[in-house]
Amino acid sequence: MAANSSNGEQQTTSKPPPLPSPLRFSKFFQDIFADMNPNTLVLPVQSNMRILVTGGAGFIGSHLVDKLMENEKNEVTVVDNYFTGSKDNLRKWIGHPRFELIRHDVTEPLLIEVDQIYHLACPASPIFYKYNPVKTIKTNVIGTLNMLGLAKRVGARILLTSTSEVYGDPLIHPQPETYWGNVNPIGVRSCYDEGKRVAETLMFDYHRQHGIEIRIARIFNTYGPRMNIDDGRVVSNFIAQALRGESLTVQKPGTQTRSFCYVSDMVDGLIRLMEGENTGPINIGNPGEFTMLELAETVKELINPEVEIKMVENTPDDPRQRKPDIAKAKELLGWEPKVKLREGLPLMEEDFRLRLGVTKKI
Ligand SMILES: O=c1ccn([C@@H]2O[C@H](COP(=O)(O)OP(=O)(O)O[C@H]3OC[C@@H](O)[C@H](O)[C@H]3O)[C@@H](O)[C@H]2O)c(=O)[nH]1
Repeated sequence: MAANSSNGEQQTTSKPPPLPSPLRFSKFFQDIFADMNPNTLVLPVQSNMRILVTGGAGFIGSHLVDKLMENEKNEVTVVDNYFTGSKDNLRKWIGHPRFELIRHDVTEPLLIEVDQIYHLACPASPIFYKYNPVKTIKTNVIGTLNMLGLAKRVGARILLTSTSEVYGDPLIHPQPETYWGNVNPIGVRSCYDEGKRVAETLMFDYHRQHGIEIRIARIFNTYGPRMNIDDGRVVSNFIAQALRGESLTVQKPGTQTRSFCYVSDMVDGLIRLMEGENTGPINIGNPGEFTMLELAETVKELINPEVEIKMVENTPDDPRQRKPDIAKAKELLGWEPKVKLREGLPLMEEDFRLRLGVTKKI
């Protein structure tokens, strides 16, 4: 069901979640059994929830898999092409009877029987998504089309991890979901932000045209253990630099702001959105806002007070401010972040120390 509110925002409430009945068949099997004699005995398929996570070997994806695997009713399949993800992030699940890992690129079609799809696959660090922009836009457009095609075929519910980058360089602050954004359609970031915008459009078109159950999360900057050390994003850069005793590289002017969400809060928000009744889009992020200079000062104070802060050139189209309005997530999902930046940074530091082999000073 879709309706337009007075301000033009899509107010969409979707169908209730599927019953966890062992006798529930996916649409694929319903089609196959449509011509069958109604007296034929059909054995139940299974009662478990079969969940596909695309990009499940990545930073957020692997934390999501950890959480989903805690529930013994869940069978989790991960597909990943390992461009930025790594098998290492999932090593504790490899060989587990409820877990499967497939090397697969979502720009190619996939046929698999699942009940839910968490569609995360896409490089998220600006350095990596700008490295091969044509591939990035293919991943967002063709990858999302493929996953929607799969959702349609098997009757699965699909959640897209969209991004705060759909707001571009925002002129409204903080950003509510009703804001349509200020995006440069031909800039170096557009493969990602316009790619995600088209992905959102595809989600709603499949929902309106084919009745697919959709969920859209707009993810704001997220940090935590397992981020690639050479990921290029600001929190991982500053922590790695502080641990190596290198200067912290603040890109000019340093007054630009971001709001950082710890990964466990992010995963909690994504699962609540998937399990809830609202299509979104819903912002998932921590509204605590910091300038990049403030972030550098905090990392310096917490991790290595001896390092210097160095101003370096910025990249084109860097958004000057970003902060989520999370009223909708609070109201509709009962969600808000719990971990403050000063609590999350030491948890990430611990993981980076282990991986970099830098022992803690006594
Ligand atoms: O070493 C660095 C790296 C980055 N920065 C600055 O830190 C800010 C944040 O940059 P990041 O590269 O971490 O991330 P961005 O906010 O640009 O993009 C992110 O936005 C939200 C998510 O969807 C994605 O993870 C990513 O696209 C920028 O203003 C950048 O100029 C530094 O000051 N120093």
